Amino acid sequence: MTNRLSRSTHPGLTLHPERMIQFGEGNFMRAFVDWQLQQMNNQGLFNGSAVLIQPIAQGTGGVADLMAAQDNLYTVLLNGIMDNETVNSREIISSVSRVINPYMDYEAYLALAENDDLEFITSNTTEAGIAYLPGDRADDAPPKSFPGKLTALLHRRFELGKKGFVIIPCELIDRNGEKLREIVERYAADWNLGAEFLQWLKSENTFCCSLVDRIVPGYPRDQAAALEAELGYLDNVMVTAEPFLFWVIEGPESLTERLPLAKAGLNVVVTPDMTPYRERKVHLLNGPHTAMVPLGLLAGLETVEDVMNDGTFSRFVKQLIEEELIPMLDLPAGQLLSYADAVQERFRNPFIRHELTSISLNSISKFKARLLPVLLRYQQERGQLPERMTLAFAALLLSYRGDRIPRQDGAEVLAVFDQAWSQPDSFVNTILGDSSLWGQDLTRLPGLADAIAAHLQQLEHEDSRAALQELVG
Ligand SMILES: NC(=O)c1ccc[n+]([C@@H]2O[C@H](COP(=O)([O-])OP(=O)(O)OC[C@H]3O[C@@H](n4cnc5c(N)ncnc54)[C@H](O)[C@@H]3O)[C@@H](O)[C@H]2O)c1
Ligand SMILES: O=P(O)(O)OC[C@@H](O)[C@@H](O)[C@H](O)[C@H](O)CO
Repeated sequence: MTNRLSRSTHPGLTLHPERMIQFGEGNFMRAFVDWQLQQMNNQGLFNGSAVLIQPIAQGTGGVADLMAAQDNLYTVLLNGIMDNETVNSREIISSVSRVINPYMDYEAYLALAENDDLEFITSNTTEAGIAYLPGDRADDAPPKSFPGKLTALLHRRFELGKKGFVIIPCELIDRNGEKLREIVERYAADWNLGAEFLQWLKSENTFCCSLVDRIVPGYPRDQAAALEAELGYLDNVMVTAEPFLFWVIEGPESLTERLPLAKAGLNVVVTPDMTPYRERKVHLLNGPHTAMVPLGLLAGLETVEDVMNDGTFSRFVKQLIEEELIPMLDLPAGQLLSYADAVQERFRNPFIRHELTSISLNSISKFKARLLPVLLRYQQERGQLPERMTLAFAALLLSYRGDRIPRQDGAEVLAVFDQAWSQPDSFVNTILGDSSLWGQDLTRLPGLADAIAAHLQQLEHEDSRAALQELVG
């Protein structure tokens, strides 16, 4: 039996001081932000580690415990093709100091406010995480929401008279930094934390919007045994990712010095306006992902690669991108097409297994962020619905009945669906009319309820492949 990865199996690894607080201990953050800290540390440019905060009570299956059991070390495996070269690298990441579970040790969490070395805060709590929960209170230990927890920490920092933070959320929602700031300010007001704290929040803290891009399929379950033999140690939290990486941070120029990512050769842009980068990525990469998931799963496909190797499905993806998404984006079409071609190549990456079920987590908020804005714009500009996106929307609603494929979403969202599906005859109107899901009443969108009802009928009687074939030829 091989030994578990630890500082004893790998004694030479440097311990760096904690300079970043990171909300989210998931695969993505470990293969993206922490991997980048490692690259800066390798080159002597940062000398810092991240302390990770588990944002929800259940976490993702005890990552905090698994990390602690291997001294917070883990392996990142980069697999793919980059600049026409095949990359198959393995690196032990030592840029995570520890993982704090604030549900178990809230004082350790709040004590982070005392550390003057800490100057950055990052987060990825999925699109569902940057949310205002009215039930959160200042004296909850901890508040349930991520912004509530952050407000409590920032308030403790303010009370200690210390400097603020540069806060860079990575959630894939529009204007993530601004949304997070607004919610923190709302808690500050609701909890009567005082005008001086509000002033300190504004003047001492910088909330940056950011956009992340790297496909991170996560733990390589199907290759775990072979990798254990190859690596010579057991690693329960290793992560696979593609070599490609892109991070756009909307922030002050000075950030390039304080967080020298680009200096370390990483594909990171600090810019005063990230809008075009964001629209391109969220709609042309994440949008197709979210569209392919329910349709692919309903047809029995398992991975993004399966979808791209299937003639009907890959035509669907291409047509969705070229005929429904690209025409609605405000960037030069040529540039969008070449980005879209590169994305489809990345989707075909033969070296990684990107499970459709892993993309399906919180699919309702993903649909709202990634596809709905384009669907609305298409309807407004063309006076008709985009057919492929509408079919994918129907498949998503069907998949949330929970009987055909597993659903992964918040309890509140699932309860809304269970209630709506309990009355099948009124399901379409109830669900489309629920503004808590879509931010508006979608029954008002001409033709949508009828189109969804027709597709639901179709998907009940034939499989999603047949429905796609009718549409994409
Ligand atoms: N995996 C990728 O390829 C990839 C690429 C780019 C961006 N992302 C982003 O990363 C997020 C997480 O992906 P992952 O692959 O790390 O998944 P994961 O399951 O490994 O991690 C999910 C993380 O989100 C937290 N979380 C889940 N629901 C939450 C909620 N309601 N409130 C607060 N925190 C919550 C979990 O505690 C965990 O830290 C995605 O939603 C996406 O926005 C992922
Ligand atoms: O990570 P999620 O679960 O928000 O979304 C699934 C994918 O769309 C996403 O992970 C992409 O692979 C990623 O955004 C690429 O940068």
